[in-house]
This record gives sequence, C-alpha cells and structure tokens, in this order.
Amino acid sequence: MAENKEKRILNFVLQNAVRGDPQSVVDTIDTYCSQKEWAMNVGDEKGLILDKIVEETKPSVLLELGTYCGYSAVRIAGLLKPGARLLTIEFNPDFVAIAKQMIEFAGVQDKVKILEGPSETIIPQLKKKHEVDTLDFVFLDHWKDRYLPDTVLLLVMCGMQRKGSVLLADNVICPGAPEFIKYIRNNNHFKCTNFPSHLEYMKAKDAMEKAVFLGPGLESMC
Ligand SMILES: Cn1ncc2cc([C@H](O)c3cccc(CNC(=O)c4cc(-c5ccc(F)cc5)cc(O)c4O)c3)ccc21
Ligand SMILES: [Mg+2]
Repeated sequence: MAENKEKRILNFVLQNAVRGDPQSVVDTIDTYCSQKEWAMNVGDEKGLILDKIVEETKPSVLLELGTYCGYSAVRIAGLLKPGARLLTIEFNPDFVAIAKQMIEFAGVQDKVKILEGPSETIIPQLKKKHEVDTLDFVFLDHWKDRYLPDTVLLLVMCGMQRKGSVLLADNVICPGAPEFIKYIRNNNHFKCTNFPSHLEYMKAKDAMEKAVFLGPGLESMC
C-alpha cells in the first residue's frame, strides 16, 4: 500500500491516541498536523466553533459532506446524544479507508456511517436508501464549488431541511466559497452568521458560515 500523508496521520493516531476516546483522536491529529504535516482537517480553532454550534443545535440526524480522514466526523460524533447519527459522504476510496479506521479506533462507529460516492449521487439517495426524513445539521467541507449546488440539491430536490435546520460551511474565506455565500446571504429563507477564524494550523484568515433554515416560504404552500 502506498505510504501517503493520510496513512501517516492514521498511523500516528493508532500509535499515540487512546483507543475509544474521540477527544484523544482529535487532539492527536491536531498535534501531528500542526507539528509534522499540514492537512485539511477543520482543526482545533474552527473545531471549537463547530463544537459549540453542534452542542446548541442538539441534532439527531446529521450530514457531513467531505469526510477526508474522519477528523470532523470523530469530533462531531463525540458530542452527539445517544441515538443521534452522522452520515458522512466521501468519494475518494483511499480517504474512505483511512476514515473508517479512524472512526473505529475512536469508538464512534455506531454513530457514524460513511457513504462512499460523490455528494451529487448520494444526496438523492438519502431518503429512500438511508431512511433520512429531514436533516437537523449539515456540515459542508467538500469541494468548495459544490457547496452551492449541493445546498440547492438538499433543499429543492430532497426537501432535506426543516425549520431550524443548520448548515455550517468551512473555508468560506480560504479557499473560499463565493457563489455559496452570495446565494445563502441573499436568500431570505436562511438566517446567516459568519464566524471569523483562521485556516487550520496556520495564521491565514478563514471563517465558517452558519445558515439556519427559516422554513419554506408561503409560495411553497400553494
Ligand atoms: C463531490 N464530493 N462528494 C464528497 C466529496 C469529498 C471530497 C473530499 O473529501 C475532498 C478532497 C479534496 C478536497 C476537499 C475539499 N476541501 C478543501 O479543498 C480544503 C482546502 C483547504 C486549503 C486551504 C488553503 C490551502 F493553501 C490549501 C488547502 C482547507 C480546507 O479546510 C479544505 O476543506 C474534499 C471531495 C469532493 C466530494
Ligand atoms: Mg475544510
């Protein structure tokens, strides 16, 4: 198997973190990626913003777009109430293999399900194939030019949002998601809040954007 950065991150966790302890896995990844090799985890600083929003939302059904090594899946799962579940979509099979082992080592495999494939294919399957009715929380952290089309897909195609559903988007400054930001801030069915922060493990500015769905407009009642 080719040795690559994601494999080195996983091995560092397997050798240094405490099995069954999500916080220990998250802290160990942050240690490795801040000291040895940078990687695109949401990280410790933006991770605290993510934690706070998950805790105040108290979600039962969550969706993450972009699993990568499983850092945010483990971080979120560690905060969920019993019975709550996180579905996370990843299209890169190498990342799926790493994330699966990371999630199992952290002991959160009963709360997290990795759905392999691109979001545009998996999202339309959520209702029938994965028994999802509505989503309480969606974390956007995949390709930045997919944030907008997938938000529309979730909203329009699959009616996956209920009043009070929360969208949280990483990297709205760096690398940026301008089309998504323009759309969501001008859509009066969403209440948006920006959370300034920094790019994971770096001094560069970044931010997260929270968008709360206010419910369908009257036009959808006819
Ligand atoms: C369609 N579909 N469906 C599922 C799905 C899953 C994936 C992968 O998980 C995947 C692979 C590669 C890149 C991403 C997006 N992430 C980023 O691009 C990013 C960049 C940086 C950054 C910032 C500054 C730099 F200088 C370099 C990179 C910092 C960050 O936090 C990021 O999240 C996600 C992709 C498309 C998918
Ligand atoms: Mg990110």
